[in-house]
Amino acid sequence: MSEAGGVIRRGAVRASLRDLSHLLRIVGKPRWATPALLALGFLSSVAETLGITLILLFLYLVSNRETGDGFQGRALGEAIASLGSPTRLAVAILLLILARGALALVYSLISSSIGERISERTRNLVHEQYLRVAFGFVQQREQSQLMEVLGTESWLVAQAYGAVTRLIINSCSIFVFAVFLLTISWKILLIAAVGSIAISAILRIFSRPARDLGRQVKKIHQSLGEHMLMTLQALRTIRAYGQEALHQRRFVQSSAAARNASLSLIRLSSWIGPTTEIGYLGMLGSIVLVSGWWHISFEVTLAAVALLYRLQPHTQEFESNLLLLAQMQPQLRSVLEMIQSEDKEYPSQGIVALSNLDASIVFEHVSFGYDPDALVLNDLSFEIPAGVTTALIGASGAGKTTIVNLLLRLYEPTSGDIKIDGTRLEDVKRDDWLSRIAVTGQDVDLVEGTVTNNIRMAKADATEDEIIAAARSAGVAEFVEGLPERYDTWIGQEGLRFSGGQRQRIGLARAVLRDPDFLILDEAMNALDTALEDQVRRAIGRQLGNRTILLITHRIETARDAANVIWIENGRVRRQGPASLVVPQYQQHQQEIVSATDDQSKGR
Ligand SMILES: Nc1ncnc2c1ncn2[C@@H]1O[C@H](COP(=O)(O)OP(=O)(O)OP(=O)(O)O)[C@@H](O)[C@H]1O
Repeated sequence: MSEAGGVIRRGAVRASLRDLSHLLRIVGKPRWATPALLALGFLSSVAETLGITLILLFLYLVSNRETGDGFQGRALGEAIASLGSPTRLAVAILLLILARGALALVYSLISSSIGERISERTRNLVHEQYLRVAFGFVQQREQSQLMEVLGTESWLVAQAYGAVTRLIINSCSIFVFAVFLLTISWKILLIAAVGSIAISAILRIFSRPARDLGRQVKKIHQSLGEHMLMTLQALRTIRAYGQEALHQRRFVQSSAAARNASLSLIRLSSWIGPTTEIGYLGMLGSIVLVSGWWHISFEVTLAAVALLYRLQPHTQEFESNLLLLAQMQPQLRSVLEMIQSEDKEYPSQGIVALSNLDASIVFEHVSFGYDPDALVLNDLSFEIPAGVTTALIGASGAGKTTIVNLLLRLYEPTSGDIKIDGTRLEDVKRDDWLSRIAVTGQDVDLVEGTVTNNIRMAKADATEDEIIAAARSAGVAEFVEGLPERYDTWIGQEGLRFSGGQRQRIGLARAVLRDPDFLILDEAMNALDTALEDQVRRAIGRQLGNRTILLITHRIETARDAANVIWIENGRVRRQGPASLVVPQYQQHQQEIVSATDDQSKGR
């Protein structure tokens, strides 16, 4: 059983080391960092071992004892002869203690600065990945998972690096102590080696479930994160449906699971201290016992026991770091999977500059599916002429927003091409294209911040005056300028203090501020009453009237003013042409559906 446990933990530690070294290659760290830390750690353990030896010398000297005939004994004798007096020896001991303290200080300063740098770089890279990687990759993952990797797990990389350097330093210390022990007595070294292997084997039994526990903790933390996100994002719905008690019960369960998992981890590592101490006690007892049988002198036994006593914290730390690495393996893997780029797709940045949208946006046999096996858009071909309004109509789920997603380059078509003034969209410089677009929709994504911050998302360097002008065009001024803090009023992600129509107007203000060539209004005014919609539409028309507008609407009356109408059905173009032709056909189709539904319900 202990062998199996050992294999499991060693496997986890090896996997952790592999993932960590891959991560550090991506994250980067100063070249000198590891050698410097190792040198400091090594020097510190040499200083410590020398210090202990000198203390023994000191004891010999003040008690006028013989140092013995062995190698160590002769070396001690020579050292006593060269240092001469107990005072000099005491000064040397003091200097060594100071040197060890200074080395420890420099080590901790350097390692914390490198650790912080690794943490910073890792979270920056994870954050950048979320922004750069193909949108679908992020969309497929749960928000709680993304939060956990960015908010918690990215910090663990530095912790793992710290554990590895400590592990190597512990190994150096164990080596230095072992060499000193060898010079004192190879027999005692043999007993110490057998004892250490036995202690390590016992610890492996205890730490067997380390990686599984680490995995469990990761899952539990993610589930707790899901509950936290849900509480913050769905507060209104939870309260509206009176689900507070149920939600609290689930949170409490999840929170208790997190407590238990953390406790299990702590329990696992808390075995290390007492087990090593008891093991060492047994080992020291055996050494004292055996030294009588093997005729090892009292002085040598005392020196060996003193060295082993000081070695014990290093062995304990070595085991703790091994355990920590085994536990962290699932988290390190998850950060690595997030930041490595070889296995991911990124939107092309394009090479063709675009200064204006002059002629048209053309879809040529475009097909697309969020899941490649289930097409949502199927062989779509249509044209959005520049400088006029094109309405995109169709039943719910027909694929209208998906068309917008392709235009925003959130996804790439599975087949076919989207052409901008004759150039394939993926060849057009992504920044040029996006800087010419503004989009606003039924669910306006408001962010934590003031009204000004929210509108400014469309143009980071906009002046206050520009923001106020855009807000007035979109009808935002009407409800914001009466508030005590006006444009500095704080709005949260959900924008709960504003009505749906007010939120939509903030979205429209963003679009106006952007001053785009191509404006996409995706059900952008469906929460406004008709009079207000007319007023906002006229204001936007005055400012952006000659731009290319794609209007997505279920209010078919608003499509009548469009120059061009595209009717989408089940991901295909059913009709396209002038509004006077397509709108009546669409209305008739809708009426047929309503009649058929009525007939069905009467038949029932
Ligand atoms: N992120 C997504 N992942 C998987 N499937 C999606 C995703 N977004 C939309 N779909 C699916 O694609 C289809 C088209 O959805 P889309 O949002 O484009 O329709 P829509 O015409 O805009 O509908 P509505 O008028 O209701 O907004 C639907 O079947 C929908 O379930």
